Amino acid sequence: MSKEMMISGLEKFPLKQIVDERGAVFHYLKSSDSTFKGFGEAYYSKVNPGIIKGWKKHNLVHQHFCVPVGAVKIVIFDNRENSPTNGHFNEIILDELDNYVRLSIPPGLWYSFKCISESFALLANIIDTPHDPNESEVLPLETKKINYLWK
Ligand SMILES: Cc1cn([C@H]2C[C@H](O)[C@@H](COP(=O)(O)OP(=O)(O)O[C@H]3O[C@@H](C)C(=O)[C@@H](O)[C@H]3O)O2)c(=O)[nH]c1=O
Repeated sequence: MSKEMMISGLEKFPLKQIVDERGAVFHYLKSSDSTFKGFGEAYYSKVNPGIIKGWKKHNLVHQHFCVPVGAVKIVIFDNRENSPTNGHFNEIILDELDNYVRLSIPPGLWYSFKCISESFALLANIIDTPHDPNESEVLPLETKKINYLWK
């Protein structure tokens, strides 16, 4: 498994958390952000401890992930034909503490994600068009088409 530079078009942006004695404000996405492609829908994927979701690929939608609750390991695989990082994998931790970042994901990338926190994780997603089950594809985690074995 080749695991090196960031997959082409995939971007990670550290996010601010403004903490005080009452709690905190967690930044997430601004329409002025360079990778903002418009607003379609925001939702959460709740993942229970140890559960792995995916493989999933959105063919049209641009996604912005962050994990404000818990911790998630996400594996992204690029099998886009003309991509300079075709065949590459990225493994990225998203969480509410040390890795509170926004992951900007262009269409066409396969991914799966596992809750690695003791309690459930909320993976927040803002997409640029409303959810359309017909523009995405799924593959079972044990597919032979993606050479990655979740431990
Ligand atoms: C994403 C989404 C799902 N659903 C429905 C479809 C299905 O019946 C149920 C569960 O959907 P899923 O199994 O796809 O949910 P889940 O496995 O949590 O995955 C979700 O996580 C994020 C990160 C994605 O990648 C999304 O595409 C979505 O697949 O919720 C909606 O009604 N609206 C939505 O916006």
